Amino acid sequence: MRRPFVFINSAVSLDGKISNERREQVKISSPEDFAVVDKLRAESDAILVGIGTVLSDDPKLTVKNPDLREERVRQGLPPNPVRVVADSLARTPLNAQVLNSDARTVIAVSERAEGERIEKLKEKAEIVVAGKNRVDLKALMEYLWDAGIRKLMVEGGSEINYTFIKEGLVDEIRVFYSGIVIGGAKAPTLVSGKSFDVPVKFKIKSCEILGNGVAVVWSLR
Ligand SMILES: NC(=O)C1=CN([C@@H]2O[C@H](COP(=O)(O)OP(=O)(O)OC[C@H]3O[C@@H](n4cnc5c(N)ncnc54)[C@H](O)[C@@H]3O)[C@@H](O)[C@H]2O)C=CC1
Ligand SMILES: Nc1nc(O)c(N)c(N[C@@H]2O[C@H](COP(=O)(O)O)[C@@H](O)[C@H]2O)n1
Repeated sequence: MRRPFVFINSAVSLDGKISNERREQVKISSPEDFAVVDKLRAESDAILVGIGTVLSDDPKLTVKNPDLREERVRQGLPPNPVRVVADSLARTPLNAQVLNSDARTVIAVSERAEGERIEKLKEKAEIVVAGKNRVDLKALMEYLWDAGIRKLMVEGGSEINYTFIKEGLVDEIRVFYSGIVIGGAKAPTLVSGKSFDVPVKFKIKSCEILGNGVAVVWSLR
């Protein structure tokens, strides 16, 4: 199967959470980590999130440092990577920041998405139908490969992280472990879904202190 190099990037609290029980956006990364994340975005061809993250965080998914955007332009690239949302039912709000004009946006939907919703979203984004009930990530990876995407950064949330790992579509996971405790039995962790029968194994590729936390890059073992 032809697919981009895929890495998950996430910020995790000391107690293993990526958000709180209300699923609000929590600033977990240190300023030093945010700077690295921005660089990783700038070096990627596309950034993908699940619709849960769009509805919770309303992210822009853009490169924040103007120098990094200028560097991309010097390389003949658009200032920002392509934004991709896995959105089975085409629920992305029409005023979502991910649909603003800062970057190209691809919304991947399933066959269950309503035609009317798709038509409205088509005015602001490129729509890809992949999968019957849920977005078929393998089909989406092939679509992105054909669209020239060679490096894909997955920025959560926990459900989309789970499916990427389950389907064997992840090459690396970069986690920033931060010195904060969020608490909450129901707060999401890096990966949700059902437990794997056999745990998926990763090995440490690199490890770096970035302010009040540690960034570890894990590659598939
Ligand atoms: N700390 C961090 O680095 C990050 C934290 N977050 C947090 O994560 C939470 C959102 O995570 P989740 O609710 O798990 O939502 P999510 O962002 O993982 O989206 C899940 C949704 O995507 C859709 N989807 C379509 N195709 C799918 C497929 N093949 N597999 C899985 N899902 C598919 C489904 O509707 C599913 O409910 C928020 O609280 C957000 O703040 C999100 C990103 C990064
Ligand atoms: N790296 C990182 N650290 C945190 O502390 C975070 N909360 C997140 N969240 C991710 O970044 C998205 C927001 O992007 P914009 O700043 O709006 O461009 C958010 O939706 C999560 O995917 N990441």
